Amino acid sequence: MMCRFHKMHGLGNDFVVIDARTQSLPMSRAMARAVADRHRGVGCDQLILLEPSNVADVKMRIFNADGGEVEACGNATRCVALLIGGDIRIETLGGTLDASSTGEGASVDMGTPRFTWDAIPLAYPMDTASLPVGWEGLETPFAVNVGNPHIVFFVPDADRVDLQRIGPIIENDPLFPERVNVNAASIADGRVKLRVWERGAGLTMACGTGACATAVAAISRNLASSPVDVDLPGGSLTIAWAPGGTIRMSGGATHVFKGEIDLEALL
Ligand SMILES: N[C@@H](CCC[C@H](N)C(=O)O)C(=O)O
Repeated sequence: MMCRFHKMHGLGNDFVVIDARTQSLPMSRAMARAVADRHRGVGCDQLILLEPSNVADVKMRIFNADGGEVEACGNATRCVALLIGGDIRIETLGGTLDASSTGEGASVDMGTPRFTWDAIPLAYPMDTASLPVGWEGLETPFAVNVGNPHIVFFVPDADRVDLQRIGPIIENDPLFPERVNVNAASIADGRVKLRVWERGAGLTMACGTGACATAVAAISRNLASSPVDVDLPGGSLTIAWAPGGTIRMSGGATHVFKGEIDLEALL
């Protein structure tokens, strides 16, 4: 079956976006993994499937490169806002989000962060503002759900954390029944430097929900004030949040090219 797609990215976090609003497209885990494969497929961190929605302008389904369907993706939300244009409501598994495209990107209300242990979710009750756990010198992370689960470690220099090695160990720790996205952050001059090991995708050039989670954690611990700029390997996002409120994320989004793939031939 031939299928048109858009290749897009948000700060280098890249997506294959398939618009299935007018023609339904059953998506399996194996198919999503095959499209995302950088050698045998198109290649991306996440496959994004757009479908009709009963509650919003569009439904956005998100599949990690490992094929698993997940609840939220900040960078893809900005890309979809750019693709559709104007002010739109986007239904996701993690909530319905309001987004507006701007000249070179988009601004999105990512909703209210959740802090209770069972909302992260964790395997058992703990103080999520400072989890009494550690992995090889990475200690007392902040846990928050911003549509998807994150933990945030504040370290002297985020560049010195070997996320490629420790990221998958933490992601798959039994403490996190849904697995977890792992953020390593450092603060300098009021800005956040962030690197992210993404659940189901590995190290990416940027993670929008990671930036939201880290900004919430930094503001909650009085390490930064809102709005805060978050510098990721692929570029910067601005995150605004006040306790009790919703998170606003603003930043770039890019349409790279349009293409066509034979989905059946990939399997
Ligand atoms: N790249 C994303 C997050 C994608 C989903 C994440 N890997 C998960 O499994 O929750 C972003 O920009 O937020």
